[in-house]
Amino acid sequence: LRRLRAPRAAPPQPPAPRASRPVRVDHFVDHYRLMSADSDFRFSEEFEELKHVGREQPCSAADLPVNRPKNRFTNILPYDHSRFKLQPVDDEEGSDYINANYVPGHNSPREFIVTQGPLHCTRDDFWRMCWESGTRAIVMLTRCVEKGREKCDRYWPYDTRPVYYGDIAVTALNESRYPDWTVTELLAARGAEQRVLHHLHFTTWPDFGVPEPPTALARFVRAFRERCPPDHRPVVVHCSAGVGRSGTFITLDRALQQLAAHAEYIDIFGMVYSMRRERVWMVQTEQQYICIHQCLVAVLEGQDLQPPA
Ligand SMILES: CNC(=O)[C@H](Cc1ccc(NS(=O)(=O)O)cc1)NC(=O)[C@H](Cc1ccc(O)cc1)NC(=O)OC(C)(C)C
Repeated sequence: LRRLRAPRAAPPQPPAPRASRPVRVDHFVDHYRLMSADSDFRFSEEFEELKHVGREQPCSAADLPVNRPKNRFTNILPYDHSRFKLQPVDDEEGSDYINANYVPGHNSPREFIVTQGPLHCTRDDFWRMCWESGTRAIVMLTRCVEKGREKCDRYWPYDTRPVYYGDIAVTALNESRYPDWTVTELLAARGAEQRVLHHLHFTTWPDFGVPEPPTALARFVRAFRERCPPDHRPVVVHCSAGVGRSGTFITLDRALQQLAAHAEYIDIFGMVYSMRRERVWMVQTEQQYICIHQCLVAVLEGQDLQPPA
């Protein structure tokens, strides 16, 4: 009789959110005003729709006992399907693991490698990832210490003396300091090969918050692209957990490139949706989601992004 019984129907699931919500560029400023009305009521509703995106995907490598100490936070683990895999070392279990995921950008589906702020015990792995990925740019969006808490290991040299991270020797060639960021040219050498990497460090973005003013972030994205025009190599982006500030930066980079390409539509919701399929909590807070829109409004209204004199 059991064989004859109709298979039990799956319980009704809430409808999956639409994956995109494109907005006409020539309506974007009005759209922002509508969404932000009544204390950002519609922004809150839209951001809530993103809450469960991607969360059903496994993180089995991150959960292995040998890899658990390599995760800065217990709730920020890389999805298996998009994680960056290091070249395994001999048969060492876990030697291919780093808390990092490929994330899509404007120019390719794997334009960015988004990672946590290295731990002291993972900074050699971090440099292996930079070398093996071929990146020529590292974007850092946190300070090493914030409010007395370590957010990221100091994984690059303090001065011009070379420092070894595993078998990779890193030398700081020169440093340029600006009010909201510092740019350092790093020379990385492994064996006989040498490479120059741009290290772009945004230094005034509070954790879980937004830059003040928001347009400082748009200026940083522009400074980044002036030094690192799109090429076929991935860009390494990190903050402390590698989700909130990193996701906000990438989303703004994608949107500004779309505006520069004279796109008819901008789909911030769709960008964040696609990133959250690859890495958890990308653009972590509602204020970060709104900040992206505020930056685009400033650009569309022709506000000069130059810092006040
Ligand atoms: C709200 N805070 C967090 O979720 C942070 C991870 C995190 C995320 C995003 C950011 N911002 S950033 O991506 O912009 O760097 C910093 C830190 N997690 C922790 O502190 C977690 C606790 C936690 C908080 C919230 C939650 O839902 C589940 C577990 N604590 C934690 O991992 O403790 C250790 C470091 C001692 C192992």
